Order: sequence, then C-alpha cells, then structure tokens
Amino acid sequence: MPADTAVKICGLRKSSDIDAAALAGARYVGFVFFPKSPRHLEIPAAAALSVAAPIGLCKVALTVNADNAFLDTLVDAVPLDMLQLHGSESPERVSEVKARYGLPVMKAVGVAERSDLAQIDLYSGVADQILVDTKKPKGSDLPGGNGLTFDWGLLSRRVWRCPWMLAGGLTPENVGTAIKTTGARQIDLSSGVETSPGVKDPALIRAFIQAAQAA
Ligand SMILES: O=C(O)c1ccccc1N[C@@H]1O[C@H](COP(=O)(O)O)[C@@H](O)[C@H]1O
Repeated sequence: MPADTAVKICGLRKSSDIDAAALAGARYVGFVFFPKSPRHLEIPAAAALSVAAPIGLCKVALTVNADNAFLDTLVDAVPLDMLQLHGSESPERVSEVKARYGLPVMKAVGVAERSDLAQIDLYSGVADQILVDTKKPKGSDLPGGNGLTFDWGLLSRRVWRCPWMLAGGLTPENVGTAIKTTGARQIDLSSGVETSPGVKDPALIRAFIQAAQAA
C-alpha cells in the first residue's frame, strides 16, 4: 500500500479500539447509527467516543436513510468530520445533506455485478467520496457490514471521477489482493477485524493495517 493510502476502521464502539486503530495508522474511524447493526451506537455514547478520539483521526458517522431530525441531533451532539450515507439516499438527498450540515459526504454504492457500476457515476460529483461496498444480499437486515466480498475485477482499470474507498469483506488475508486488483488507495472494513459481530480485536486491526501496508 503506498504511504498515502488511507484505512477506515468502521463500527468502533470502545475508546481502546479507537486508540488501537489510530496507533496502527488508521486514517478514519466510523461510528454506526443503525439499530439493526451489532455495531450500533446511541448518540451520547458516540459523543463520548468522538470527544476522546486522538486528534487527526477523521471521525465518520454512518447512517442509513436518516431523516433531518436524526441528523440534526447527531451533528449537534457528536464532533464529526464526515457523514457516510449507506442507504438508498438519492443524489438530491446527498446534495441536501451536504448543504445542510456543511460536512463532506461519502455515499455508499452496493456492487454485485457490472450493471451496478452505473451508480458510481450517478453519485460522482455529488458526493465528496464514493464507498464501493458489496451489495446488500437478499434477506440480510444490513446494507453493509456483512463481511462479504464482490468481484474486485469489476473495478480494475476503472477511470474514477472522484475519490473512493473499497469495502466489503476485507480481511488481513485478502486486503493485499484487493488493493492489487482494484488499485484502491482507500480501504474500509468492519467485520474483518472482529472476533464476533460488533467486537473489534486490536491485534486484528494491527494485522490488517500491516497487511495493507505490505501490499
Ligand atoms: O457495519 C455495519 O454494521 C453496517 C451497518 C449498516 C450499513 C453499513 C455497515 N457497515 C459498512 O459496511 C462496510 C463493509 O463491512 P464489512 O467489512 O464487509 O463487514 C463497513 O466498512 C461499513 O462502512
């Protein structure tokens, strides 16, 4: 991984895990606000984590089709650097969120097959970044965080029109191949550094970032 490639560890719930991520070299940390997720945080808990996070980490709030009432409360209470919209928010909604909160917005796009790539173009130039994740599998309650990969070859030799991150089932074992196949310079993951759903492992966080740096 080139030195300027960034890693985002998502779904952090403990201050010690945030410190471990920062020490290992993570650039972003993500807080999940989605009650069906094992990584869900209530706003006061997220506020405490965010205030205690090391300076310089980009603190990202992940929401799924959140309305303005929720986002107003969230942005008022939690010091944040970026909003991640991980639902079916339209390009118009992404623009509205950007304007209303004055924070950079990362829009997640789910990919399972080549035809899904059109969604990337739809949001390029609207969102500040695109997060390319595995498409939500039928029957899953979670639009992300399922630990499932997609065909990375779909992204190889792609010409990008805005910054992007790769996500979906990344682990210390497969991140090197993912980077080499896609050319990703930003990487996002959640379940690949957990011992059980929602429980991060500092040793796995370190192993992941080391593996990414060795790619
Ligand atoms: O992590 C979650 O629980 C989650 C819930 C709802 C939407 C998105 C979620 N996570 C995002 O999905 C990516 C990929 O996760 P994984 O590495 O495959 O487990 C994760 O990094 C989050 O951005």
